[in-house]
Amino acid sequence: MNIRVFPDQYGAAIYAAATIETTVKTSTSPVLGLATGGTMTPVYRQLVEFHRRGLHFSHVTTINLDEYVGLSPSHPNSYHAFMQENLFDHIDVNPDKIYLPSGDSEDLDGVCAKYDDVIRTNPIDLQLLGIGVNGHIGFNEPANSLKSNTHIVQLTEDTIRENARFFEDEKSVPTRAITVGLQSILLAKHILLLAFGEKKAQAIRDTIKGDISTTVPSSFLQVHPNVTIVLDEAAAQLF
Ligand SMILES: O=P(O)(O)OC[C@H]1O[C@](O)(CO)[C@@H](O)[C@@H]1O
Repeated sequence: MNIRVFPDQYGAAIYAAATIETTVKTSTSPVLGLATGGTMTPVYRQLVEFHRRGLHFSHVTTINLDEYVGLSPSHPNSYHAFMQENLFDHIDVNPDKIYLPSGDSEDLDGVCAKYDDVIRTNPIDLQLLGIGVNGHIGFNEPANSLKSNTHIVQLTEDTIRENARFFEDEKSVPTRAITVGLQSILLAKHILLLAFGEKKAQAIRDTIKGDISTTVPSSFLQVHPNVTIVLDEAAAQLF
């Protein structure tokens, strides 16, 4: 693992955005695996700035990691809305090349199967990842066993509590999500995991130094040959 520690999240976000820029510039049809959550907002802000200075995205395919079950794309707390608001509305991405799982479908199993087809036919060059305080990546939550493909997951109390800050209250947070599986993440050619703040320090320590275990899904990143972990000093304090 290549570990980069920055004094604050802004320096880290610029580094992450520059890594994405390189992928976007050096391939004729790059595929980016994208993530949501508070960690990603400074990164996307920086990408929007790069676009303002001339970086183009019309040739880029994007595949997001996850979505809440039960939220329509227009729901303000959906990850569809997050991506529109923070990135897609501000860059020249081609709408036909954007993929996010539909959390409000009547046929969630069908959505999962189709999403795996999308990932199979568009191998991911660079996968962006945040991390939960419990070591989840995408919405692959700690459990006795993990799934390799896209699936529906019951969110843990930790995750619901953490993500309540984006909703009116804890009761409004959906209890289920649709997420790509561990295999889809680990098949990416390059993985860029970002974590900021003291709250993530233990999960980062477990990711880098702990045993590989389904109780810390991010620990599986240890088997990937090309992972970059980008941290601020607070998230890096325990390893
Ligand atoms: O960046 P945040 O808001 O701390 O979230 C971390 C992770 O948790 C999720 O928001 C899901 O709970 C992921 O999408 C993200 O990678």
